[in-house]
Amino acid sequence: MKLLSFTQSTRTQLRRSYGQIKRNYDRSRCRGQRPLSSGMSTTPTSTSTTTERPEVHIIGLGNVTKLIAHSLMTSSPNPPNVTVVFRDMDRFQSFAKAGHKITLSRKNDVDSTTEELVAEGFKGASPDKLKANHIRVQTLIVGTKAYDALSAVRDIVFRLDAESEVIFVQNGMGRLIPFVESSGACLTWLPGIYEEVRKHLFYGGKAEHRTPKFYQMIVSHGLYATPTNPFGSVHAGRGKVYLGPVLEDGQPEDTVRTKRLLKLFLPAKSVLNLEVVSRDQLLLRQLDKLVANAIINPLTAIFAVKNGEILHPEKIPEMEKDMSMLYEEISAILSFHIGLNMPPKSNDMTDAAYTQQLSRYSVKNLKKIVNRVAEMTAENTSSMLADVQAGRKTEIDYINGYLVQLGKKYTLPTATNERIVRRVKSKFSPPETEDTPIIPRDPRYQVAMVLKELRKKEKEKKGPKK
Ligand SMILES: CC(C)(CO)[C@@H](O)C(=O)[O-]
Repeated sequence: MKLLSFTQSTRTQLRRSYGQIKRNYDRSRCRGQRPLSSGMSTTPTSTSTTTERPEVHIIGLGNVTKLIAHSLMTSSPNPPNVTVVFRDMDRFQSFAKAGHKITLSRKNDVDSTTEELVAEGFKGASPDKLKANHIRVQTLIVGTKAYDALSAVRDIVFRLDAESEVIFVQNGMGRLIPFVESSGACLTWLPGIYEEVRKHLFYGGKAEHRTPKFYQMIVSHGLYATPTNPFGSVHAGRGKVYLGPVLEDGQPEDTVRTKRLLKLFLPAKSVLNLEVVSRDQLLLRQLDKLVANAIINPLTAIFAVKNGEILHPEKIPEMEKDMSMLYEEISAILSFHIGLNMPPKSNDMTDAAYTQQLSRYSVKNLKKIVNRVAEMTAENTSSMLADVQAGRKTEIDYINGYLVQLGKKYTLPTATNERIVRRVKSKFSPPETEDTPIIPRDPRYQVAMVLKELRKKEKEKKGPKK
């Protein structure tokens, strides 16, 4: 009813703003439509007006997504349009100051800087900018911390549809939320981050038919942030990227979509060392990554050491003790898990290969997995240690916390992982609070922002109260 207090011109303006937002929103949701460039993005015109290039949006610009964006933009003469969506306006502005560019440094090589990327910022953006922020998203790469992934996708969900692809690149498996328990054993195979997103944003209700296709990337390249440039990363160790579909049991893979993604990443395939894998292979790779993260991250964070120290645990007896207890417990949990969930032995599989598959998470094999990653990233500060040092929330719930819940599900001992979770949390994490969404969620929210802006202008026009 407050609307009634607006002048006629404001009401007209408001109607126009809403009409424009709604029209753009509807149009941009048409299949295959290129985002509309209304001249309101912060993009240099050179990158925003190209018509034929595929569009990639990145939310959460960390070291991994910097590597991905850089590889996509520098590996082809006709690269995709890469847009970075910022939820933090300070970062959005400092990206503009940095020229909308990402720099990658490699040992024995000159630093390589991308052309300008497109940038979108939400919080505090002017109504004009907001109009540019609701264009359809074709391929979304979610590079936020695990605990932020749900709110990040939520904030952009109205720009996604059934023809979009969402690629998660987080560490960790997610939390085994009650939804998993009630939907059957098979779902424990799925990454929890995906489950959270699916459950909260698409499962049931009106959004079901708009569910995009989900993919996961497991990235093992050694990367760390350039100390002097927030939009630079050091590519310290060449690892691998596995890309695969996240599918529920019985859900067929959409091979056309996978091929489309492969085509998008093809020019960057060799620099990323990218391999496209099946759903089952992806799940195994995810567990391998989980193992590396469950040993390296908390121990480096607790004992404040670089990743390479994991190779010499004898130097810190307390760490050595924790490490060997973690290995035992994780091996028991994952061996049980894999025994229950592995597909039955196929006809073309030898007994030896099948036994090898079942013993994938023996303590001996776990050590191999962890040491390989520690060697490759020896000079790195793990992401958990970096979080702790910066006073940020860690991803411990999604890594060792996940293992605790998995162990509990199978009534296996989880005391060591529980202790490690407590230790990381109590020693370093700031008190945990609910994540507050900061981004407009749908056009109505944008209208609310426009409304606020117009009210402000109206007030200014009227001048101070006498
Ligand atoms: C593999 C890893 C531990 C390397 O530093 C990385 O995933 C991290 O830091 O979280």
